[in-house]
Amino acid sequence: MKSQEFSFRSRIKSFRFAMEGIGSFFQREHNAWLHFMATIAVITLTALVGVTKNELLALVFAIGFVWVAEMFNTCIERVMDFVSDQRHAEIKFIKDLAAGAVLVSAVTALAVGAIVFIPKLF
Ligand SMILES: Nc1ncnc2c1ncn2[C@@H]1O[C@H](COP(=O)(O)OP(=O)(O)OP(=O)(O)O)[C@@H](O)[C@H]1O
Repeated sequence: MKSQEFSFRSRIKSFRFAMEGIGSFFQREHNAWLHFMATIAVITLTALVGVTKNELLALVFAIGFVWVAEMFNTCIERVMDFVSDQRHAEIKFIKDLAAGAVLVSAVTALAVGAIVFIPKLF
């Protein structure tokens, strides 16, 4: 692979493509809006009950973790649908594994939320 010289213009272009990717995620995936509403709910709760800096760090990472897992899951689903429209056991395995990763991230975020908020609410 040819190495390219660093250029701010191409970095800005890459950033714009990444933002377009996030925009498409919202346009095409209902799950994006569910995560958005969940994120707003957590931010609201955080503002209402108050959290320490470390708790905030844990919450920010938990939220980001779920977003990243969901976005990669969408990529994998789309690639698989693009590669073949036939049913195939290996495609099922790959899609289900990616969906499993989202579930792991969601359970992790739920655990972080419970650890932070339950003692403050009850
Ligand atoms: N081409 C395929 N070959 C084999 N199994 C598939 C294929 N496409 C999807 N599946 C499997 O069928 C089940 C449902 O698939 P589907 O894509 O509808 O999942 P979903 O979770 O409902 O997706 P979405 O989030 O897009 O609604 C899953 O277990 C998935 O792995």
